[in-house]
Amino acid sequence: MAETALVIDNVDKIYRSRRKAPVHAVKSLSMAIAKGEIVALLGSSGCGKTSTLRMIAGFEEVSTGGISLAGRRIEQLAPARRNVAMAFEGYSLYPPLTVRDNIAFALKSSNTPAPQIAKAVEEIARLVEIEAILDRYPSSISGGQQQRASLARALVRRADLYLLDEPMGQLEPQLRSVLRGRLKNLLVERGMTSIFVTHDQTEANALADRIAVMEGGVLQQFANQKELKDRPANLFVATFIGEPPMNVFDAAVENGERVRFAIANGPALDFAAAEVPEPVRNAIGRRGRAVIGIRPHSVRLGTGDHQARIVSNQWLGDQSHLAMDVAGKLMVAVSHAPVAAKAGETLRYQIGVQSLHVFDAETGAALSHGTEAA
Ligand SMILES: Nc1ncnc2c1ncn2[C@@H]1O[C@H](COP(=O)(O)OP(=O)(O)OP(=O)(O)O)[C@@H](O)[C@H]1O
Repeated sequence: MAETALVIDNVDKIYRSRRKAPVHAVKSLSMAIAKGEIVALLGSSGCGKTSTLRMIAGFEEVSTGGISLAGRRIEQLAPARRNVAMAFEGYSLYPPLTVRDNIAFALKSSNTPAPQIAKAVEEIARLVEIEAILDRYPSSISGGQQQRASLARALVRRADLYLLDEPMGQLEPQLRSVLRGRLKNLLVERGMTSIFVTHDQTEANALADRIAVMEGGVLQQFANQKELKDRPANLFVATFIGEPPMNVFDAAVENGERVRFAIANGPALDFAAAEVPEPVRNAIGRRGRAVIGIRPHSVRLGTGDHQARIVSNQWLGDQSHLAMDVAGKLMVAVSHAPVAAKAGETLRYQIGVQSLHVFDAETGAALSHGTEAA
């Protein structure tokens, strides 16, 4: 088993101010991160990502709970004593120092020999493409360059943990994807344990070993990309991860000789019990209602018992995206072959029991997953 680097143990963050109602920004957060692991905190705006990062860094106090890094409790320590390197928005470069001296600062205070510092600074500057501005002052460079300088300043250090808040948020898409690749190589090569905040799924997938999906201050699931897609823990993760998102419908359920999922005011997906995997039948049990989920790639088009009106049909160069009207809701289907049918026409479709995800109608918790990879 890999050695654990960071343990977040039942941490809560409640912001209290005199005039406003308290904000419970992070709720009972527990997670353990292995040494060398790269983790993305992913979620929509206000879900608690930055609060989590700031508590680990020491810029915010935890309201309750503990944080350990490299075997030491750190939640009471000042930021500088945590041995954490960070690139944060608002954690700006020192204006009186050149970019070079900003990057070298932590190394100088650790008594690293000068030639070694110079080499390390040059190397990291090349990686983030700021060699040309090393002798400029922060006030004379662009926002994107400042962001890269601040990233370089964090990465050049030796630390037990690297915290990166939207590290490439201000960069153009092309530079972003190049830097992403280089950043990943660096982190992996040097075994740098890191957590970065993003709201971009592509970035999370490209960089992270595991992704922590947060919503409403609650960690919804902490898993790798494939697991999040194939086995989402609940409806939130199911519909948040994946592009286009999973289709979901409320359904009345029968679980007898036949297993039926009758979509309200719509078609019933009807299977012989023998076709339905036992774990699915057990998970459904006697409940009369459930939410069913189907990934757009799992809808079979042009065949099957059901038909629906096409609302739109777009060929994206390598796949067709169809929106179809199912029970007054849009069901999105993706096909890798062009589909000739036009908007307004009807098209047959089929949904195999292997591709159905089933969720509890009340809590949204996953009951069973399709076995077919989406
Ligand atoms: N200093 C503060 N005082 C009061 N409430 C705060 C403070 N900082 C954050 N919050 C609130 O806590 C919640 C979580 O905010 P946080 O910044 O952690 O979310 P986030 O997921 O990082 O969002 P974003 O992607 O927009 O940065 C939000 O409701 C936010 O308004």
